[in-house]
Amino acid sequence: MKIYSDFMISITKEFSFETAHRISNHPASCKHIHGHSYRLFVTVSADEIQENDMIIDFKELKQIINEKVIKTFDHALVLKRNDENTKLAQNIDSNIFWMEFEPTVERLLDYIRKQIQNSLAEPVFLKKLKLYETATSFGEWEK
Ligand SMILES: Nc1nc2c(c(=O)[nH]1)N=C([C@H](O)[C@H](O)COP(=O)(O)OP(=O)(O)OP(=O)(O)O)CN2
Ligand SMILES: [Zn+2]
Repeated sequence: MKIYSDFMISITKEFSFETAHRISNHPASCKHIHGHSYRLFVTVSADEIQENDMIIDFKELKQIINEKVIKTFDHALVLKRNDENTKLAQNIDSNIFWMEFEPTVERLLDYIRKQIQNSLAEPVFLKKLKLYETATSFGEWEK
């Protein structure tokens, strides 16, 4: 049921995944393969509340994020597809997720944004993502 034209409600759910990566050619230690306990905050919004008095069930949101994001990244090694990493990967027995870009928090956010945006149906839309790479380093995307 639509209430007001300027009405907007947002809800946020937190997720986590354990992922290894390396930033090729990074001038410091980030060029070495290392891992992060990523924390992802997903905020969705809508201008309507549904018959069930929710904009989207947290359980449905969880299903989407698990399927579209967590399954891909959890316990994976994320690498940019380049010659150096292709050679490196020959000697690694791991679940490797290849990207066209370095797996920085900025690029991961952009990938995650696309994955989620394609999975939400109107009137619900992705409003904000906040991705912590470490306890003190995070990136944000917002519509
Ligand atoms: N703009 C970005 N800069 C860096 C990224 C990134 O994704 N975007 N990533 C890294 C590394 O992955 C690194 O693991 C995280 O960097 P940093 O916050 O420097 O991690 P530290 O644990 O070394 O930081 P402390 O301040 O000592 O806790 C690098 N840069
Ligand atoms: Zn890192």
